[in-house]
Amino acid sequence: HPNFLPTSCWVCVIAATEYHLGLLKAKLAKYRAQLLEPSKSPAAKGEGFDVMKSGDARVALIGFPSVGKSTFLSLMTSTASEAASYEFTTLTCIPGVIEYKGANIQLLDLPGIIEGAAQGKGRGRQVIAVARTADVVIMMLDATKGEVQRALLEKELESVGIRLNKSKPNIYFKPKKGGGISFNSTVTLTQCSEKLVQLILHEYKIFNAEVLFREDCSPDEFIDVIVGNRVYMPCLYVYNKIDQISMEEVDRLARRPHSVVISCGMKLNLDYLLEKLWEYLALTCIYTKKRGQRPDFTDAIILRKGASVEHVCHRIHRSLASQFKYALVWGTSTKYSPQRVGLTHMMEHEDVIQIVKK
Ligand SMILES: Nc1nc2c(ncn2[C@@H]2O[C@H](COP(=O)(O)OP(=O)(O)OP(=O)(O)O)[C@@H](O)[C@H]2O)c(=O)[nH]1
Ligand SMILES: [K+]
Ligand SMILES: [Mg+2]
Repeated sequence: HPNFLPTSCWVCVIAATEYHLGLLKAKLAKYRAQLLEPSKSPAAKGEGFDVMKSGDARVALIGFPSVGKSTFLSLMTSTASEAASYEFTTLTCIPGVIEYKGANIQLLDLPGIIEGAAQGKGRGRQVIAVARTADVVIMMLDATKGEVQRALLEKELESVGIRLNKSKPNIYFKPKKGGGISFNSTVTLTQCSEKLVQLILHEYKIFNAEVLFREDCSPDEFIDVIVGNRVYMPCLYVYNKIDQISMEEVDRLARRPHSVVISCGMKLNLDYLLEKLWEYLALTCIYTKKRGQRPDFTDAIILRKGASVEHVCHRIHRSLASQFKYALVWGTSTKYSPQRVGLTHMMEHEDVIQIVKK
C-alpha cells in the first residue's frame, strides 16, 4: 500500500508486522553473537578435544547421550570407544578411521550434548566447536525417543551459526565507504523488501553497501550474509536402535529427508549409511595416467570439492608443481578429452590426469 497507514489497511498491518519481526530477528542475532563471542572459561579448549585433522575428510558424531555414538564408532572403525547404558560415558573426542572406496574418513566420537549445549552446558561448547570443523555431521538419534531431540539439536547448532543442509544464500553483499545503500534483485522477492533490508542493515550500523539478491531469501538468510562466519554443512540424520521400534515407525523415519535408519546392535543398514555418507561428503576422486599407459583406476587421489591441478600435483609429490609444464585431462571438467590445462584448472570427480614435466 503506497500510503502505508497501518491501522486502515490489512495489507499494511501484515507488512508492518513483517518489518517488525525482521527487525526483531536482526536484533536477536546481534545479541546472540555478542553473547557467544568471548569464550568464558579457560578450560573451554583442550581436554582431549583438539584432535588432529587427518585423512581425506572429517565426520563428527553429534547426539544426545546414549544414542549409540560410541557403539557406532567401535563398529565402523578399528578404534574402540567405551559404550555403556549410562549417559555421558564418553567425555572427550575419540577419533577413528573409516576406510571406504580408497578414502580415509576420520570419524569423531564425541560426548553427548543436551539442550543448552551452545551456552556451555556440559561439554556442549567444545563439542560444537569440533562439529564446526567437520565436513559432514552425523546427527545420531535414538529412534525410540521421538523427534524432540532432533529439533533441539538443530536449534543448538543453528544458534552458533551452523547451517545444516543449506547452501550459502545467493546474495551479493559489499559494504562501502559511501554512497548509501544500493539495493537490487534479479528475482521477485516474497520475504524481503528494500525497506526491510535497509532497516536490518541500519541495525548493524551499516549505512553504505551494495546488496544484490539473486535468490528469494528470507530476512534470516540476509542476516547470515551480513554477519558472515556461518558454516554450511551437510548433515545426515541417523536414527539408531531401530530394533526397538515397529516396522511402520522404521518406514516413516526412513522416508524423512536426509535420514538413514540403522541398528548398531543388530548391524542393520550400515552399508547403506556408508553409501549415503560418501554421497554427502561429495569427495572428488582423480585417477592418474602415465604417458602411453592406461589410467590407474585402482588408486585414486581423493580431494575435497573445488580442487585444482595444483592440488593434485601436491598430492603426488611436494615438488611436482614447480616442475609442472602442463597436464592432459580427460573427464567432465574439460570441453575436449583430453584437454591441455594449467595448474589452476579445476578438477571434477572421476577426471583422469596425465602430468607433463618441464
Ligand atoms: N537396542 C539397541 N541398543 C543399542 C544400539 N546401539 C547402541 N545401543 C546401546 O545404547 C547404549 C548407549 O550406547 P553408547 O554407544 O554408549 O552411546 P553414546 O551415544 O556413545 O553415549 P554417551 O557417550 O554417553 O553420550 C549402550 O547400552 C548400547 O549397547 C542399538 O542399535 N540397539
Ligand atoms: K552411553
Ligand atoms: Mg559415547
